Amino acid sequence: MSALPVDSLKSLADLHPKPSHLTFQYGTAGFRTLGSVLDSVMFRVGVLAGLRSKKLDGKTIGVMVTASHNPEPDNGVKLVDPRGEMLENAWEVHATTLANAPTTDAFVEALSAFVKALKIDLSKPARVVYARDTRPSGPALVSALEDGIKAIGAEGRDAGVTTTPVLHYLVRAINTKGTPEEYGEDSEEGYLNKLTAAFKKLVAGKPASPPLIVDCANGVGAKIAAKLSESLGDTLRLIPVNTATTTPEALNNSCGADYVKTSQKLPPSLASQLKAGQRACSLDGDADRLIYYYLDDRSKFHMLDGDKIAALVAAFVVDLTKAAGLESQIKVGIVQTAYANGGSTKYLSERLPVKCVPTGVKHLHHAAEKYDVGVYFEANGHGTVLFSPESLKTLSSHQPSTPAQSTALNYLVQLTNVINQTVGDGLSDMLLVEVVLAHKAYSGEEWDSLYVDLPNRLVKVVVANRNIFKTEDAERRLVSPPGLQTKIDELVRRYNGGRTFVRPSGTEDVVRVYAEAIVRSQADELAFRIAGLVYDETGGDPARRPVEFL
Ligand SMILES: CC(=O)N[C@H]1[C@@H](OP(=O)(O)O)O[C@H](CO)[C@@H](O)[C@@H]1O
Ligand SMILES: [Mg+2]
Repeated sequence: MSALPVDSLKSLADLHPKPSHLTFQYGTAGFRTLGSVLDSVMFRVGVLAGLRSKKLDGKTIGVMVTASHNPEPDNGVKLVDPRGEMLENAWEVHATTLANAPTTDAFVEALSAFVKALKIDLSKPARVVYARDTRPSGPALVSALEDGIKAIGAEGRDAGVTTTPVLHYLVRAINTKGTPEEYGEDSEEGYLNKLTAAFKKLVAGKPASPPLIVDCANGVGAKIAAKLSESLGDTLRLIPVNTATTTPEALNNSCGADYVKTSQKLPPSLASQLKAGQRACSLDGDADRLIYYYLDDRSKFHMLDGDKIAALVAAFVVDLTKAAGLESQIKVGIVQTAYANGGSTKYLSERLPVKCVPTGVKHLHHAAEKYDVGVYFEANGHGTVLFSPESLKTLSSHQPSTPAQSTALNYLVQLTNVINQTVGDGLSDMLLVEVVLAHKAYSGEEWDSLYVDLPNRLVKVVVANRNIFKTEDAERRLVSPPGLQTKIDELVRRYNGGRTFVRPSGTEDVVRVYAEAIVRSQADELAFRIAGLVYDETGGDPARRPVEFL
């Protein structure tokens, strides 16, 4: 076991001092806050990524610098494990501890203790691949990250400006290179070629879909959508819009998947372009979310969110397993969170097993791995479909007994290629949706009519301390502050079809309130009443009480 390179660590760490007044936390989406205060965090994450790689025998670890759908001044960083999945839970705590060591000396001391406790063999090689989105704070933060990677003696590979899902793909592709599980060529181009080739096979012989408007949130998705559009050619005509990646403050501003989902509105920039009946979709700032929508004949806006995508895709996979004669061997299951619309949960659970897990992709991903085919989507449009290793084996060894079975089997195999198996990808999900719509010959309206969404409302409550909020039952009930859940239960009972829950956000300093009911006005009223209750019960200042709270 060699020792920590203390001198190089200290001299480089001194260039990235921790701001004394801040505490950082590795939350649902890694570290995320104002880009201007993240320098020390980036350096330390670089060191930690190197150590994680050493711990895993030199396997490549990914680091993504992004704040996704958040405003442009925000930034963040998250680590990606060797199979392209989110960082293992236990290390989130280590990341938080190391990020908060107050001085260089304290940091190096914490590092030594950590290396000892985890028995990390420092003589092992270390490799890190990293990328960033288009935020202006990105380049400086990446340079701090590179110092960290250098300080621990790891080998760094800069994947440049790309989307979060591309980075996840790269990590798995690099780590499986030359093995029987090879995931694909380890480049952005390799990924896009893989998606395009599978998509072309899946839609061969189907009538071409109408051109699709893709709102890129003025983020990094614009870059990848342009490349994808080129490689798709006429197979699917994409019209990327909101592609102003260098315009100050444009990122996620009145556009993108989060804007559409939260405001339940068309991005104003699309108003003059979108025709009645035409489909469009929105990505978020790092292109791992996708929301579809269309305007009906009366120009009314209809949203097709993550729940609708899950319903569409799950039914398609089930149909194909039946047609391939694999229905008894490959069972499809769904994973949702409490934010899934009650309409979708009812529709899906009448047909398939449905599990509810806490918010955050890692929870959904892990639960989905337990099914033969696990379809997971957050209502906000982040999700994917996972095929278990056994299902993949079944697909490659199954002997179809009719030409129809053979066709269905081939479709299933190509689905595993068009779907990103490491993490949700807005663009790969978009191709998946287009495949299903082409096969079913569905318009947006027909897809929308699978089930009816219950009116719902999401409200943020700024509280003095969101850490006092503790939940149970997949975040559907509060256990703390004591007594609050009972009051919520009393209120919700008065609303027809009412459902509500309160949980602390993992990415913002707020508490979120979700409510739904049979009627729109009741869903709104319930949400604002609960928001008022939470505010008052947890010491909110009456003088600053938001006017909409009831
Ligand atoms: C209601 C909602 O959309 N919450 C989002 C949001 O988490 P919060 O913990 O609610 O802040 O960001 C997460 C990371 O992107 C995402 O996984 C999650 O779905
Ligand atoms: Mg995102």
